[in-house]
Amino acid sequence: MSLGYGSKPVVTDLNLSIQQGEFLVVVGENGVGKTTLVRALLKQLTPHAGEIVRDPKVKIGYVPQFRNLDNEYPLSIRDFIALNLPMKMMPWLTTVERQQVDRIIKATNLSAIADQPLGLASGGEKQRTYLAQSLLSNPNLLILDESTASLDPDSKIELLSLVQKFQQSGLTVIFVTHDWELAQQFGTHFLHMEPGCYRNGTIDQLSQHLGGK
Ligand SMILES: Nc1ncnc2c1ncn2[C@@H]1O[C@H](COP(=O)(O)OP(=O)(O)OP(=O)(O)O)[C@@H](O)[C@H]1O
Repeated sequence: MSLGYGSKPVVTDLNLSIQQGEFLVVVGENGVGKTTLVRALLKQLTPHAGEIVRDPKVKIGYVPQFRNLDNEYPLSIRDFIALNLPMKMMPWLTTVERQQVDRIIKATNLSAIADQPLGLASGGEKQRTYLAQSLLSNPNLLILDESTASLDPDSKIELLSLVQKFQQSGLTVIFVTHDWELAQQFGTHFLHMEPGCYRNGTIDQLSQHLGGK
C-alpha cells in the first residue's frame, strides 16, 4: 500500500498484517508517515496504491495526542465520556447507559474524580478520560497516536497498563510512539518506519533489529 497527499508520496509500498489481540507499536522519525498511516486506517485517506483490507467486524476506537483543554472546560469527566454514546432524542441517560459509563469509569481508574470538571484534571487523568470515552463504544481495535507524548513517566505507564489489560482480553492495539522503551515494554509486535523502508515483526525481533543497525 502507498499513501500520500495530492501528488506527494509519503508512505511507499508498505505491507503489514495485524492480527486480533496484537499490541502493535509504530515507531519512526518525525515526518516518516506514522500519522498518515493512522489516517488511512481511520479511512480519512484513500491509499494512492494498494488497499487496506479490514475484517468487516472491526470497530475502531481512537485516542489522539494530548489536547490541552482549557481549565474552564465545564463538562464533568463523566459527561465528557458519555458524549460517545449514540445520538438519541432524549437528553438524559437510560439506566443501562449509566451503568455502561460507570463500568468504563471504574475500568479506567476515574471513579474518584468522575464528577469533577475535566478542565481541572491532570494530564494523565485527561488522557484516561479520552481512553474511557473511546472505549465506551466497545471498539475491538484501539489506535493511540502519541497519546502518552506529554505525560510524566508514571502517567504513561498507568495509561498503557490500562490499555494492556484491555488488549489482554482481546482488544487489538496500535500505538504510535517515539518512545522505544515503552514500545518494548508494552508491545507484542512492532512496525519501524524509515523513509521507503518498513520493518515489522514480533517485539523480540525489535531489539535484534535495533542491534543490527
Ligand atoms: N494534510 C497534509 N497535506 C500535505 N502533507 C501532509 C499533510 N499531513 C502531513 N503531511 C506531510 O506528510 C509527511 C508525513 O507526516 P506524518 O504526520 O504522517 O508524519 P509522522 O511520522 O506522524 O510525524 P511526527 O512523528 O512528527 O508526528 C510529512 O512530510 C508531513 O508534512
